[in-house]
Amino acid sequence: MEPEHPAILVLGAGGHGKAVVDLLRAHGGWRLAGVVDAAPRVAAVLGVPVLGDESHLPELLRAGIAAAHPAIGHNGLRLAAAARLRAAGFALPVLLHPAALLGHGVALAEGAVVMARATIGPEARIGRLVLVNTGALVEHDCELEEGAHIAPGAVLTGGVRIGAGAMIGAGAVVRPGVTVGAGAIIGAGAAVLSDVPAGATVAGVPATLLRSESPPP
Ligand SMILES: CC(=O)SCCNC(=O)CCNC(=O)[C@H](O)C(C)(C)COP(=O)(O)OP(=O)(O)OC[C@H]1O[C@@H](n2cnc3c(N)ncnc32)[C@H](O)[C@@H]1OP(=O)(O)O
Repeated sequence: MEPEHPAILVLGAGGHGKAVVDLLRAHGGWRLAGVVDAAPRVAAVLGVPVLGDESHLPELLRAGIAAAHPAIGHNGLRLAAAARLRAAGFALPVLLHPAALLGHGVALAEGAVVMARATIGPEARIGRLVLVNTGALVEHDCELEEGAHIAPGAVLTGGVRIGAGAMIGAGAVVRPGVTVGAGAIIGAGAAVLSDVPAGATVAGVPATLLRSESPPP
């Protein structure tokens, strides 16, 4: 008889929730127990039932669902959702799409998620609750701090450092060795040639400052 796969719950029924359900379907090593949402508006996500709001978390844990994932694209909201799941008693496993590629010695911390076609080079360090989105390229020796998001198709070249909660927009390219500060936002398609201060928003080719303080989460 085949061993039963561990059950997992997805928190978030929005666009990123759909992408995470899709990852788990492709993965096949988890039993998708359902989706919960702070304010449910749909009955199912890709055929997986939405079980209700977060008031159901304790009973779902008691029913034997020990793992969960905060599937929320916004970095601050994802970290807050992860804290609620941890407080409720859920484990936050690393989620890897089967079509993601990982080099030797990649370190992935609790709750990190790597979507389809993303590639992570050798000895890169991926922090807690980091989202490496579809087709992103994170080269060797990069360091990504807690809760950062590397959007689809972005390229972090060798040894780039991304601070906590920073967002690297779709298709942006970051030059080797550059540091992007905590909470910074990099516009879609930007070419980042030099360090970006914490909290700044930059965009363009080459990237220039749009504003020094990102809006609060
Ligand atoms: C699966 C998924 O969907 S993951 C989601 C991934 N998300 C992304 O990649 C989005 C990244 N975000 C962006 O690129 C945004 O446009 C930001 C954060 C750079 C700026 O957003 P806002 O603060 O709302 O700026 P806003 O749209 O008002 O534009 C301000 C100015 O910057 C310009 N601008 C905005 N974005 C960019 C960009 N990516 N590159 C170049 N210029 C830009 C605008 O044209 C505008 O110029 P103007 O003042 O001369 O008219």
